[in-house]
Parts: sequence; structure tokens; C-alpha cells
Amino acid sequence: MCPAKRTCKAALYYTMRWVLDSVSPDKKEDVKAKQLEALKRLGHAGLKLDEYERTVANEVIHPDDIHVRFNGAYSALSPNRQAANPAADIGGLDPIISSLRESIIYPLLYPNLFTSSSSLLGAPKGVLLFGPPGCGKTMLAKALAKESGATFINIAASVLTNKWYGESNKLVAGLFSLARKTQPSIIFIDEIDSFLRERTKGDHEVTGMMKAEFMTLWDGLLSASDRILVLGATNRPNDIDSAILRRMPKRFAIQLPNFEQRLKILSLMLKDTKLSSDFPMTSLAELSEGHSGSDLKEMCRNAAMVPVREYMRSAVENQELLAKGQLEVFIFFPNSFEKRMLICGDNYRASIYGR
Ligand SMILES: Nc1ncnc2c1ncn2[C@@H]1O[C@H](COP(=O)(O)OP(=O)(O)OP(=O)(O)O)[C@@H](O)[C@H]1O
Repeated sequence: MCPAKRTCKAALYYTMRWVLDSVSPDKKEDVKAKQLEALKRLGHAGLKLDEYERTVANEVIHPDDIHVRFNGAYSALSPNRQAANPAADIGGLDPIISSLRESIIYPLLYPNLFTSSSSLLGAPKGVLLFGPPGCGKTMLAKALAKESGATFINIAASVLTNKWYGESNKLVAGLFSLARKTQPSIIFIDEIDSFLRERTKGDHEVTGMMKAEFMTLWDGLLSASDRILVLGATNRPNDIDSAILRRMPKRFAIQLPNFEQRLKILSLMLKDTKLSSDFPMTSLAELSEGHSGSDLKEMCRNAAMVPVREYMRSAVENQELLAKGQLEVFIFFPNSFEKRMLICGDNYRASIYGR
């Protein structure tokens, strides 16, 4: 692009931004306040941020706003809180959870153990979770953030990709400097393959520059004692740029669950649900081979809808008879009906009986 055209585009961009800012100053203040809220709650109230860091600050999630936990046996950050509510949210991934604790949580929370005792114990600066969709990669990342209490920056590629020349690089720089100011921190990039994919000749110049900037700043972490980790998740590890893969030496395969894992996931998903005494949990786990955790969730959700659907259908069909005075309605809690409801909520116990 010729320099005159570039200057013209830049002038237009800043003018548009100025106009938009002046049209909605209240909205801008609202956004600013919201951005700072998560950081304030993390104990970074007085932090001075530039506009790029502020944009990234919008992506910070406070651990208290994450509702996914590892199993309750142990919590590095708040053992008491965990003990009071020991339920697990992730089923069948215990060995991976233990390894993630060792390689991510301990280095973030106890850096001295990893820097002074041995040069072999360097904390990893990049970790990759890979495997088929719906098997719990995002859940694991969120639970890691919750348990470690680290600043969790859930960055979407769209936040960093700005087509204006140089802006993406500044946003990437803002990402790393915010992570440094608020450490310990985890930079989480879901679908990292779409953001940092293998470089090709057809890449936009801005994308290439942004990737290079990302890698340079990431390398800066390797030598420093910063407690910052880049955590990526993907279904397509082969599409990731090999230079990026090299920076993620710790890799965890999150595969489709096997029989035991499915049994654990199903038990977990149905733990608060009223089930008939002969509910065939084992057969269900056997028959659901090839299903991901997300498929199992959907299966349970569908099952829960069956009694609701049946009730609604009979209610609609009976409306006409009711109008003609041929039907009497009793709403009560019959045992026989409860038995048929393998899965039921308190709101759906009412039934309609014909005369
Ligand atoms: N091991 C598991 N234990 C409990 N629930 C699970 C498990 N795996 C998946 N789920 C359920 O599936 C949903 C989707 O999981 P998640 O988003 O973590 O998958 P993912 O591997 O990140 O998928 P994608 O690659 O499509 O982003 C979760 O919200 C949860 O309800």
C-alpha cells in the first residue's frame, strides 16, 4: 500500500473513532467500568492501563465468575471453600487433572520451587490441550483458572485482529503487558489453530506481523521469571504453525471418553436428578461408545425433556375435552407417574387424569 493511501486510511480511522466516542460517551464509561471490575476484584484496582491493555482487560474473567471446578479433593487456592462444596464438575479426567495441577498450577502459585531447586524444573510457558470437540478442553481451562486464582485472559482472535496497520501488534503487546502487570496469569486461546495456523504465502501482511509479534513476546517469557502461561486448545493440532507448537512443549490429548469415563461423566451429570431405582447407568455407558462428554450432556437433556413433552402433549390434547366438560383435572403427585419419570424436575410432577 502506498504511504499516502496508508496515511489517508489512518486519518479516516482516527476521525471515525473520535466521532463514535463523542456520540456515546456514557456507553464508553460503562465499558471502562466493566473492564476494570474484574481486575479490581483481582486486587489490581490502581493499575494504569493504556488503551490496548484496556481492550484486552475486557476479556479478563474473574475466577469467581467461573462455575467449573476440578473434583473437590483439593484446591490450592482455597481449600476451605472447596471442602465446603466438594462436588466435581469434570468427570473421568482425573489423571489429566493431576498432570495439569503439576505443570500449571504449582509453577504459577509456587514459583520458588520451580526456579531455584533445579534447572530441570522450569515452568512451562506454553501448554496445549487437543482432541475431538466436546471432550472437555474448555472446561479444563476454566477449572484451571478457577483453581489457580490466576488472571484468566480468555482472548478471542477477533479481539487481536485489527485490519489497521500496526494496531494488531499493539493489541498483542497490550495482551502480554496486561498479563505481566496482573500475573500470575493465564492467556487462554480457544481454537488456537484458527488464530496461529501454519503460515502461508497467502497470509495477510497484518496477520503475519501479528504472529511474529506474538512469538517474540512469548519468547520474552521464556527467559524471564514471569508467571505467565499461554494455554491453547484445539481440535486440529496439525493445523497449528510448527513454530507455535514448539513453544507449547506440554501437550495433553483429551480423547473421546472410554467406558469407565462415560460412566463417571453420566453419574456426575445425573447426580442431582431423581432416577428410578433400576436406572440402567452401566448399559447407558456401554451403549454410548463414541459419544463425547458434550453428546452425553445432550442425551441427558433430551431424556429430561421426555416427561415434560409427554405432559404438555396430554395437556394440549385434553384441553378440548376439558372445554366440553368431559374431563376432570386433578393435579397431584401420583407415585405411578413419578416412576415413569426417570428424570424429573419439581415443576413437572403435576399430572392430568381423565374420568
Ligand atoms: N469430562 C467431562 N465431564 C463433564 N462434562 C463434560 C465433560 N466433557 C464435556 N462435558 C460437557 O460438554 C460440554 C462441552 O465441553 P467443552 O466446551 O469443554 O468441550 P471442548 O473440548 O472444549 O469442545 P470444542 O473443541 O468444541 O471447543 C461441557 O460444557 C460439559 O457440559
